[in-house]
Amino acid sequence: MTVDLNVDSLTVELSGRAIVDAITFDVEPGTVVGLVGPNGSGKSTVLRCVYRALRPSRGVVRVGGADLDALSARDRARRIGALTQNSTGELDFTTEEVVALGRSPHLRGNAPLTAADRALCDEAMRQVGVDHLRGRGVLSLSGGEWQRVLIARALAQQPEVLVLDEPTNHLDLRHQLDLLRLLRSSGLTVLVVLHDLNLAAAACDRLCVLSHGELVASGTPAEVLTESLLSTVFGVRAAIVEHPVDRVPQVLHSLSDHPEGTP
Ligand SMILES: Nc1ncnc2c1ncn2[C@@H]1O[C@H](COP(=O)(O)OP(=O)(O)OP(=O)(O)O)[C@@H](O)[C@H]1O
Repeated sequence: MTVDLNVDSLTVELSGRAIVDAITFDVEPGTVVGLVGPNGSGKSTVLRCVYRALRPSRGVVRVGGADLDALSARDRARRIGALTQNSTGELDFTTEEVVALGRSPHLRGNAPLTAADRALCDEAMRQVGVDHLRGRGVLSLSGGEWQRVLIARALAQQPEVLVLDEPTNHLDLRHQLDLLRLLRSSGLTVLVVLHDLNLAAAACDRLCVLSHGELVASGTPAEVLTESLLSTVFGVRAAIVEHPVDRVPQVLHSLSDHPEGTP
């Protein structure tokens, strides 16, 4: 089932300071929304409220119209899949065992995986290209391989909403593109934090831009990614060009000093 995600007036106060301030946005069913913004702007904090590692000080998050606070922890785990930053594998499970953990919210008690559960895990491992690692202990995986195992676990969970915090970290270029293509074609409702604005523009239907805990722009990549926004929000001067094939905006950076008045 495809559902929407609604973030409504979300505020998180820590130590008397609003690090996320009255943020409201929607992710339409089956679309990909990118959360972008400078370091410390509040992106991970918003995601943590969506996968409920954190309860907001004020505001509501709804999945398919249901307030997260009204759902049981098990229901939330069934409906929302999360790929967080810095998830480390502490136990030497195999790849296959880690991916199988994605089915836990759907199992009763200690019931074993069914053939259908195993088929979903196999499909998830195949989709992210880690099926050849199924018997490997995860402590021996490279950073990119481990990241893909975590993505397979989130897909095996079959959530309605998938939230991902910088999922392209550790991935080489081909795997970054493969992952973003997979998110786009998954049919899931996706909220993803990305630092690479060019990948964000290519992969996301809409972008939400955070700055100092506030939502300062939202819309299609073409509406949002302007030279003026890059200057005011990110403090960089860069030119925006249209991708010749995909027609999405792309940011051209330069390391040289620009004369006043040029982007
Ligand atoms: N527990 C906490 N106590 C105090 N401040 C915190 C706490 N957690 C986060 N912050 C602050 O809140 C702000 C937002 O943090 P957050 O991790 O959401 O930013 P971000 O946009 O994801 O950053 P980055 O791009 O660097 O990952 C930062 O200034 C951070 O230092």
